[in-house]
Amino acid sequence: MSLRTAPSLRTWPRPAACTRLRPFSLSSRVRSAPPPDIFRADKAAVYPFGVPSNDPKRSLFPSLSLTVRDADCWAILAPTSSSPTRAALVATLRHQVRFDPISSASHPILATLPPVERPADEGGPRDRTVDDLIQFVSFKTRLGRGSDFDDYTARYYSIRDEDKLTVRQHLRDATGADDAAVEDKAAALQMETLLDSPLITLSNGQTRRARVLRALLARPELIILEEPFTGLDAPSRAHLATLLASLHAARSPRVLLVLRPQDVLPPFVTHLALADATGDRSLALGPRGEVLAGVEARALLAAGEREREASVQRAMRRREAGERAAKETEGRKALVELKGVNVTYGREEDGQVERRILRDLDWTVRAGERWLLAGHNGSGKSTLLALVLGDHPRSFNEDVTLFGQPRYRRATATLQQNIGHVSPEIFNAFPRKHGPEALTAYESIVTGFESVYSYRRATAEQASAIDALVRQLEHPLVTPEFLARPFAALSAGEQSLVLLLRALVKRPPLLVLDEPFSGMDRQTVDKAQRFLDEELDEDQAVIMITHFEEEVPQSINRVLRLEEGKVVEHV
Ligand SMILES: Nc1ncnc2c1ncn2[C@@H]1O[C@H](COP(=O)(O)OP(=O)(O)OP(=O)(O)O)[C@@H](O)[C@H]1O
Repeated sequence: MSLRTAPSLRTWPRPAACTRLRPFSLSSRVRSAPPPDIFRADKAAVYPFGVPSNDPKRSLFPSLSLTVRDADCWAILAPTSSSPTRAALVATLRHQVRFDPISSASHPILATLPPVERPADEGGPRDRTVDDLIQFVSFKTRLGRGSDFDDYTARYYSIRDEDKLTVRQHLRDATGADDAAVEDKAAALQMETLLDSPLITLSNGQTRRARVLRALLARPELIILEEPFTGLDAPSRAHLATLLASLHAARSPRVLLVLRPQDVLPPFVTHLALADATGDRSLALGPRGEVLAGVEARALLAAGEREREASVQRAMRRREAGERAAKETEGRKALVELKGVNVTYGREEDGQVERRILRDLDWTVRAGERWLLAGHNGSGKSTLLALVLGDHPRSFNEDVTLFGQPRYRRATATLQQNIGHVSPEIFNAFPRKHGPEALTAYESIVTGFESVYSYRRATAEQASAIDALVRQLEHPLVTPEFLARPFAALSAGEQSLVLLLRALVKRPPLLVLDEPFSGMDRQTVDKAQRFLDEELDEDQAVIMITHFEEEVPQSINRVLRLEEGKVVEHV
């Protein structure tokens, strides 16, 4: 069925049925010269670099046969984001492994590509490498940042000279693309109006789109996108899926997706690699229909489907529950009070474009309330949270009251004592040092007591708070060995979990959870949701942002929805 969408036919005069032929079919070669394969492995033993071939137990795949043909759009699907098999397959496709024998795997398309032009003083033209061929956009990819802590609140202040780098300039510097190419690709990703914004002002969803844009501008033959739909709102997800379908159709570039089971499988995916969650590197590979007919795939996708359906019901129930919940918390202490708040950037009188980010916003959050802060990418949610967190200069105005006092009367440190916070910005900014200065998972959680980003020795009381938290979480992953691992060595989902524990550990009156489950596997999301539903104190309030309805815990029963900075739903 998916072959109908195989759009290669426009560029390559090849019958659709060819995509079903075995890769080495002689008859297909004789009939016409098919476009070269992107990747081909024939009974290849795949090893990490440095592991000798006489140690097959340590191989990534003992005998891998896989062909990614020109027309194929593969999706790699694993039950968990941290599946080592999933990571091993991506590394294999990127040739970041050793093949035995060397000739058992190759990227045949490489031999057909023209060399990369370079001036004579840089060595003249050079052959293309796999790195030229494939761009990998990981959820972990950071835009132009180092391994130290970044001040993610900088975007809210008047932008410093060193932070004035615009999206356009960044893209040009990083990829060597000219303005026309930048504008063309930006338009495809609906980012043209953001090109002249400083890079640091982009919202989270906008940043993720910018990563895809940067990878496209490097003009690869294949783009591998890891969990590309995470952090995008539903319309942006649909738009991205359509865009990827047309990019793949035009081979400009071809697309390979790495998806979570809860993601919707786009119709243009023709082939699936179903990886296991454990380390035993079992893979089901083949055309989409065949793999989906298998028991494992059906179970995996059915669970995702059930989850999505249940979440629609939950959203409806939440609307009904909202009014009741508001009555229950009516007389309780107000933790956050915003009255007629506006946030505007750029002043017309200074010749700048004026952008209103929040408009006449009223909102009160009381002790024990559980809020979903909803809205499309760029609608102003993080800006609103920055007011609540006291991170935004506008929070010092009279119209913002936090924990019973105007923000300007509260020291930032006292404010932070009352708030546990996770966000994509913290995820990006959290230090990931290696070597002796590296924080372990445990030490990263300890930093939550003082809301800092550097090592603090845990007091006895803090150590027992962490023990209690880990016990209550009831997650088999979180063992003493796990807690002793360096934060930087954990998978994206594991890092998200550690940062969530960091936010929870001091049991603050207010939890601000901005996309807290990003990158987490289903089991971890379940454990975290159960914790939020059952283990919080009655008086702890929650404000949560997520673009995935199925990630909203059941106990969330209030909704504030923004559209272009205005409140459009308040229940
Ligand atoms: N300093 C700034 N100058 C100009 N525009 C800004 C600045 N900071 C943020 N913006 C813009 O404000 C808008 C709202 O950003 P915000 O991060 O609040 O969105 P969001 O709703 O949290 O989006 P997402 O779901 O993608 O995280 C975005 O269009 C962003 O580009």
